[in-house]
Amino acid sequence: MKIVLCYPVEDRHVAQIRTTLQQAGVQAEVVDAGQERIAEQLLDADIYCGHAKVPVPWPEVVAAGKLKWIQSSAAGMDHCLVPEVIASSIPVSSASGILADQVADHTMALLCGSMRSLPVFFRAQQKKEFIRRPTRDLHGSRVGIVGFGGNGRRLAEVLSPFKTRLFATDCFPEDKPEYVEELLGAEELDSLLPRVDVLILAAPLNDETRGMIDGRRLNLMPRGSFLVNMARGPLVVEEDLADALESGQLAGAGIDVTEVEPLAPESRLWEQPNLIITPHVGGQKSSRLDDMTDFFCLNLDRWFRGETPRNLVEKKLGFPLPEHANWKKAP
Ligand SMILES: NC(=O)c1ccc[n+]([C@@H]2O[C@H](COP(=O)([O-])OP(=O)(O)OC[C@H]3O[C@@H](n4cnc5c(N)ncnc54)[C@H](O)[C@@H]3O)[C@@H](O)[C@H]2O)c1
Ligand SMILES: O=C(O)[C@H](O)CO
Repeated sequence: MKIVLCYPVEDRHVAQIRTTLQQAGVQAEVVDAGQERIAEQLLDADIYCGHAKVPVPWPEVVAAGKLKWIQSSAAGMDHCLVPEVIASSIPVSSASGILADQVADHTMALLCGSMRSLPVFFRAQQKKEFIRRPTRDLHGSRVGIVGFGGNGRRLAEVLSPFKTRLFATDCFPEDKPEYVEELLGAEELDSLLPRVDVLILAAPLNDETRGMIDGRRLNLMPRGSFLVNMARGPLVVEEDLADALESGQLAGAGIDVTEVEPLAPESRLWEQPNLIITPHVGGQKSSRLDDMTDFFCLNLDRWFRGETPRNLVEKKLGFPLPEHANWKKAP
């Protein structure tokens, strides 16, 4: 049995994984693979736990026929759900929920920052200008969250004391918390858009969501609305976002993710006065490695007891079904 790790683990994380294996009565080699050795290490691995940014040659790994389980250390699964992995019988589980507190913090920063016109004030500050500009209130506004999984749910919880009116869409609109006014089906997005002042994207990237926020949909929102994208850049058509900001259809926006990362120097988005761009850091947290290792150990334990890993991903959809989702603390 060989377990390959490719997220930035420290010795104590490897030791914790070895202890979990020992307790489960499993003899296994645990390899902390550097990115450059990943292909070579994975060809004869049984279990892989690794990060989104690691370039794994999935077709070769699947063809080698040895891998039995992929645990992603990212919530977004677009990095490993290539056709070969989807077609294979290898189960895949996500890290959804591990970073939900930090994603909620960062979303609040982008949301409050753009609604309170912070980019405009920062630019003025750099020029030592003391200017006043209109700002908008999060309190009392109507917020729509697209994607009500680990991140969307945590964000709704964080937003609830702000006395916003909260709405959400999801493919499985069930388990609505009482502080959410309506939880709608994913297909009801168009009917939600005219009813919200703020739209927050927290859905995975897949064939359904790629380009879902385009000019047509931005124009369904009330004039002067706000958009925050914490999910994946390609959910939004960036030229349409720039148009909406320039025309005033959107009064502001905050994006932690862009279609291509890093954002190209020639992108019109850099020039937008009330847009905050952060470099995909929403999920950064100091204890990420500890929490990820705890989660992997929990799942290893389940795996060796013959139980389904938490956050088991429905590969064709690219996210876990509610019955497997960690936010639901599935049995
Ligand atoms: N910016 C960051 O650093 C950061 C950090 C973590 C996650 N993410 C991104 O956020 C996404 C969501 O994370 P999560 O942990 O909540 O994932 P999750 O898998 O727990 O939840 C995703 C939810 O989106 C729903 N969904 C799927 N398609 C939808 C659609 N068309 N409309 C509405 N809802 C839809 C699913 O039903 C699911 O409940 C990830 O896929 C990832 O891409 C970004
Ligand atoms: O999906 C995630 O977990 C974040 O975007 C970090 O990769």
